[in-house]
Amino acid sequence: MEAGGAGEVDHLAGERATAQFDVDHMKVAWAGSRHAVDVADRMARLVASDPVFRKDNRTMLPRKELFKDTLRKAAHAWKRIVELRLTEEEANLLRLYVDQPGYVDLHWGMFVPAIKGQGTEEQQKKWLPLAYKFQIIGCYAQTELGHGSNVQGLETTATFDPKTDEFVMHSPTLTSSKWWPGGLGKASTHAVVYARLITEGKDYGIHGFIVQLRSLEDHSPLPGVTLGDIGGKFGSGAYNSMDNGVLRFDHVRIPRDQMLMRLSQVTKEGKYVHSNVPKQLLYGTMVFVRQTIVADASKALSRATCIAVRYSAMRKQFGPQTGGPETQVLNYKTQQSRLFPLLASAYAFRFVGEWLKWLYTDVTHKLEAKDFSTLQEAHACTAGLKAVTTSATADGIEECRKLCGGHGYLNSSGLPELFATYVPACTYEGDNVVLLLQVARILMKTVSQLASGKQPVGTMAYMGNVQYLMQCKCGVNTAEDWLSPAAIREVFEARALRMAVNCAQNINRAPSQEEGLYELSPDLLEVAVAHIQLIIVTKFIEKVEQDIPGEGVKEQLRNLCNVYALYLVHKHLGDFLSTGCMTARQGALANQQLGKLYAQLRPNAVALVDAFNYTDHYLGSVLGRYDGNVYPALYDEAWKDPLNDSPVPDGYREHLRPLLKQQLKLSRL
Ligand SMILES: CCCCC/C=C/C(=O)SCCNC(=O)CCNC(=O)[C@H](O)C(C)(C)COP(=O)(O)OP(=O)(O)OC[C@H]1O[C@@H](n2cnc3c(N)ncnc32)[C@H](O)[C@@H]1OP(=O)(O)O
Ligand SMILES: Cc1cc2nc3c(=O)[nH]c(=O)nc-3n(C[C@H](O)[C@H](O)[C@H](O)COP(=O)(O)OP(=O)(O)OC[C@H]3O[C@@H](n4cnc5c(N)ncnc54)[C@H](O)[C@@H]3O)c2cc1C
Repeated sequence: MEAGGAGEVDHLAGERATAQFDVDHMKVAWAGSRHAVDVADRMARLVASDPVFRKDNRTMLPRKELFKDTLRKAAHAWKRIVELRLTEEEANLLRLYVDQPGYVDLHWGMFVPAIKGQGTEEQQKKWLPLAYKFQIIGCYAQTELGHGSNVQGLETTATFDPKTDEFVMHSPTLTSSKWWPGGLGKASTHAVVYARLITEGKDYGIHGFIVQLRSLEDHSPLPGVTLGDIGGKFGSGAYNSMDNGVLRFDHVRIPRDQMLMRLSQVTKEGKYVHSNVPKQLLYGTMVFVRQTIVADASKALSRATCIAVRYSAMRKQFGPQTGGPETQVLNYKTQQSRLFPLLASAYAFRFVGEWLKWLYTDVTHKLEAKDFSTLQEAHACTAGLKAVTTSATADGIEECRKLCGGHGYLNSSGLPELFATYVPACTYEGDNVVLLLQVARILMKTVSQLASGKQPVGTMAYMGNVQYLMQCKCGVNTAEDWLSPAAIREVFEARALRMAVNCAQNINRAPSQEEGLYELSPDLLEVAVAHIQLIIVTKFIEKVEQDIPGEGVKEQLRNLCNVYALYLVHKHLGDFLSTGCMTARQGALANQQLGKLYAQLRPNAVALVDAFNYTDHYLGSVLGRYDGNVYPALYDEAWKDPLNDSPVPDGYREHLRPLLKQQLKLSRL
């Protein structure tokens, strides 16, 4: 728990005293409202004080025990949710702070949303109450052994049999085996299965079906269903608590009304009827989850930076040549230039995630009113932001590990497990490269429509300003000029647009559009990244322009926003220079300003991570302890390793003793 209890010493008190802003108000800015801070605080403490939710031994558990521990925690969490009559908001937070990937994530995160989004009202009435009360457990079974990214390439079939009014679910090949779905391996009783719908001899492509997989009596697989876990995954603990599974069907029959029929239907005569809606609505659950993944990126990166900032503030190495106390590693400029952009990114991702949630809700309302005009914008923003934020977060967590030196490599630092748990986010819910190429294709289409005078809208509206942005010159003359939001915004817009136009021109020179898109795909990725970074920077600027209460809070957020933007300028200087958006001198001035911003951020660093309001339990790191009392904790933690159960290790008699005796004999010869 946080410091402040009787007898505790706050080793970071000096750091906290230098903060130039009101931390309590920053907590509100981070969480979104006072209410959000209070609920999160209550739920985090509830979890931290409950021994069942202990997780410090997790990386030492064998897989079977880890999985059982996950089942136990999930059941206990549900018991507490029911006993305490928690609201949906409270229950979600409680699960977040339990912090152990498990089948419940897919049950609530994908199974329920898939039924809500693709089921008819009648189907929702039938299935949702069962799911809400955990009378059934569901997962999302889309990916197969042979195809994940290419959803249209899935092979599982659902063939309609009008004689019995049933679909026959079948896995015709090895590669059609469902492979990866979380919760499928051991826990789920049901799944939303994506399969090719075949009726009247015609293949109508991929559709969703609710399929029961296991008996509700004894949990055994139903006849014709083969089920199992796909095996151990990267890292200790980490995502190994999840039963990612394999599933095969051997002509399994399900009633016709278990096809999710909101978007299209099959009549009992076997006639296929498609409602007058875009077929991409089938991908709605993925769009929903991608949006939540952006919010999760800020959580993961803020955890890692919290650990690295606190540890860097207490850790000392070397000192002045003249003697005197050693230097806190956080005072090294190199440490700051590696760490502070990550801290700024955590804040940037938090605010863009908040905006994306708003966009998603807005699009959902429009879809309900049969307005599909913003579907493309929702797809581009969720796909692109998911890709950029998860890649930056995974890289950022690994950088935080290195920033903690040798101790960062210990499991007790929390960073190896955080990385191993987080890194698949770059792959699941859409491989990041595949998703960025989707964004780039939309950008190319938008560029090609500019000539016809079609005005782009939403986050692509800036592209309509093509005449100006293609020739504008950056007006920065001094390092301070880089503190202007207008200057920052303009160079990011010009960079994104010029890269997109250049790429579109190169594609047009190719023998065909398809060949051009193929040949230039590495450039297309960079075009998409530039566009998405513009969105993140813009949303951060807009956030800072809002009314933000609390002494010094707005100033700190403005600093962080500038750090984020100028760090990107520095990192991608090649883009800005090659597109003529700025001169080399202006690039150097941006870097000069960045150095000044780091110096301003330094006295506030610890308080800025305190504002995340994470308990020591949630952080799960001896290095990131609130009180900064790291060394005794590291020392104590080492003795908990099973290898230290006895002073003489298992295996000594068989493998060490004979060796040592033999060497002794040889030396006597
Ligand atoms: C709780 C968290 C735990 C998470 C656990 C993990 C779960 C999972 O991983 S579930 C499985 C997730 N799988 C994926 O994400 C697969 C990724 N692949 C796809 O999303 C798609 O197959 C694709 C988008 C890469 C390609 O789809 P395809 O049907 O081949 O479409 P085209 O590229 O030909 O595009 C046609 C058209 O449709 C537009 N579009 C594509 N996706 C969407 C969408 N989601 N929403 C709206 N519109 C979409 C695309 O822009 C094209 O538009 P036009 O050019 O105007 O035709
Ligand atoms: C931890 C985890 C949990 C998961 N949970 C679920 C789940 O609950 N339900 C579910 O259905 N699925 C789940 N998945 C599957 C996941 O959605 C897929 O793995 C993901 O969509 C990527 O697809 P793939 O594995 O087919 O990769 P591939 O597409 O085979 O990717 C391999 C390589 O090919 C590249 N590539 C592919 N296509 C292109 C292209 N068009 N252009 C350029 N490069 C390309 C990729 O960038 C990548 O480098 C999970 C996966 C993981 C790792």
